[in-house]
Amino acid sequence: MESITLFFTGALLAAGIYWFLCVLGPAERKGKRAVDLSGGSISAEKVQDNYKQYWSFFRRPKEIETADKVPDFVDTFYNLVTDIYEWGWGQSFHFSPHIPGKSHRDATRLHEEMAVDLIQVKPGQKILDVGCGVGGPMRAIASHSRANVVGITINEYQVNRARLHNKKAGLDALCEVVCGNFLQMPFDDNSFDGAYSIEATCHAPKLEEVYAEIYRVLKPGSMYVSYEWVTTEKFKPEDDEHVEVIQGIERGDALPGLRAYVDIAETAKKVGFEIVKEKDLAAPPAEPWWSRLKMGRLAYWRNHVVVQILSAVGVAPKGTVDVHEMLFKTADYLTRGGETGIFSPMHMILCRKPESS
Ligand SMILES: C=C(CC[C@@H](C)[C@H]1CC[C@H]2C3=CC[C@H]4[C@H](C)[C@@H](O)CC[C@]4(C)[C@H]3CC[C@]12C)C(C)C
Ligand SMILES: C[S@@+](CC[C@H](N)C(=O)[O-])C[C@H]1O[C@@H](n2cnc3c(N)ncnc32)[C@H](O)[C@@H]1O
Repeated sequence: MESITLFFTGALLAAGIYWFLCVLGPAERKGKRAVDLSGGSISAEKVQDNYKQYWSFFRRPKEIETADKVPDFVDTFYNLVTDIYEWGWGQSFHFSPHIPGKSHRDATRLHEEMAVDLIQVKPGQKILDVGCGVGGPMRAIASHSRANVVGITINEYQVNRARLHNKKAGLDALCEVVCGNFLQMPFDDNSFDGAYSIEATCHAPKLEEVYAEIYRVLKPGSMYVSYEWVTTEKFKPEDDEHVEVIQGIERGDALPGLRAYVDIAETAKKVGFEIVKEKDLAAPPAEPWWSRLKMGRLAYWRNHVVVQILSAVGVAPKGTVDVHEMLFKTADYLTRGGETGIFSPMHMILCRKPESS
């Protein structure tokens, strides 16, 4: 009798764990598995130290004095978060407006396809993805446009992940990934037929420097589109709550200070671009981009428990719990930024390098 009870208790426990980890579901299907969470290119025993260094550098983003150190800390940030992002969000590291009746995956893809439609490239032309992550947008854009896409990211771990995904998707003939700094790109002048950046140039300490680099590598007459992270006209620097939310977003997303929406076109013009179009894609009637963050509350809690267990048994590196906790808080600041309307992650700017340049 006792052994039967033991058997059923064991079976019930196993079913419970299975349900918790598998049926309750990964936040994003087909993402990375929890048991594969790593510190990117950082060895497991150094993850916690690197997290502490990252945190002390970005704790007061407005006070960052050594702008030249920013790319290194951004690189550290992506070593720490890339697996968690892939696990909990998917291969596209950006937001998109919610589209009623469509899945997150479809809304994400449409947001990406819009970028390449805007720059009007033809099949076979060569375009640049500035800050490509693990290449979610790159693959959607290459399939949609049949253009050749070259992506650049500062993070070597992402380069390897992106190349692996490109191969698996059968898109490695169209998609190439380069490890490098977008402030000094290893590309010739006038060598691209178009360029885009999706929620990436916000990491540049000076927007002017990255825009000038993009301008340099574009062929005259070709176009560049960017989805920028900005504070909107609703942001009031004298409001303590606004400041708290914006600082929370900056420090949890490795940003050396968010820019105001008015600075974007000004900077683009300053480096020589003509402005073709500018629009906040988050503004109504667009549906909330932050609803995906809110809907994930149960999944966050489940992920938190999973990360704690995996860290305690030594499967995930020590420090993963801290990084996950930081992201958990960041999700809340981002949601508050969206709900109050003081922040947008998709201020779109479409520019052209003049034909005469
Ligand atoms: C453009 C950038 C990244 C934007 C987003 C892709 C990410 C911003 C915050 C991230 C997340 C927050 C909460 C995490 C959650 C606690 C975890 O369980 C699963 C992953 C998260 C949902 C994670 C996913 C990616 C984000 C939404 C910045 C960096 C410029
Ligand atoms: C939030 S992710 C967005 C990635 C991708 N655009 C997407 O939407 O999936 C920001 C990307 O910018 C890259 N990045 C940040 N600073 C960089 C720099 N100085 N040089 C090159 N890439 C950089 C990061 O490595 C990361 O890949």
